[in-house]
Amino acid sequence: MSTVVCRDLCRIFRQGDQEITGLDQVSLNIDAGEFVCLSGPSGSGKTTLLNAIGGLDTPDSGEVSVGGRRLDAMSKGELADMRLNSIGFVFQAYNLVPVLSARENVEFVMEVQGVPAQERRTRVDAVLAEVGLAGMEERLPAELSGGQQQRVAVARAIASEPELVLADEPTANLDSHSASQLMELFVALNRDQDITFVVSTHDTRVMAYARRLVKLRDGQVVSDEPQVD
Ligand SMILES: Nc1ncnc2c1ncn2[C@@H]1O[C@H](COP(=O)(O)OP(=O)(O)OP(=O)(O)O)[C@@H](O)[C@H]1O
Repeated sequence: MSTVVCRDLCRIFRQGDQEITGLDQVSLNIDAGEFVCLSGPSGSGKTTLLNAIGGLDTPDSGEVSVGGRRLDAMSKGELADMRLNSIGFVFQAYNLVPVLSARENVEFVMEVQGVPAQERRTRVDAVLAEVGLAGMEERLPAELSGGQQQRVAVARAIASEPELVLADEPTANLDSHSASQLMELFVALNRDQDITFVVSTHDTRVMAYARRLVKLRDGQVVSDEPQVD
């Protein structure tokens, strides 16, 4: 079954009397367990598409379903609930709370999700260990490297055991070694936990990790190809 179904998505941004195409008739099905890379030049619509799939933005027309549920049929509360529990977001800027430790940054999200305190503590430690940050739980974001901060962001994204992770240029601020490590972590999570990944990038080294490459240009899908090893 397709985890993500996008049908005929259109999104126009209006700035004064100018109309800017964000998405132009985008249709895309992504099956559970896929690892998809969205590529394309700056302004081609990658972020707009990820935002539409994650319910962070509403297209002008077309439909998006995640896990068999149409986003436009959901109430605000249902949408917020889905974003909190079923989708993990990883952004280019790690978006960590600077005054909270790595542990607290992850635990904070679990608290919002209503996970009981005892379970939170056990799961936070497990998930931080899983992303390779055992022993760094008490550090503040400023005391971690960019790659390590992004790993905290990944830990936060997977703490709720989402079925889908949407990552928008997650390696943009990382050196190439940290970028490869992050992609290897994504591949392992995709393989071992069956989390579906949709990752946008400009970086050809990142694209090499995808099993399917979707190219966008001017808000349209211009190619959609499986990647062979
Ligand atoms: N809030 C907005 N207001 C006006 N125009 C916007 C807005 N968001 C996106 N756009 C425009 O929509 C188009 C697609 O933008 P989008 O951010 O999706 O591209 P992208 O492929 O993610 O680019 P990049 O690789 O630079 O992040 C661009 O022309 C952009 O300028």
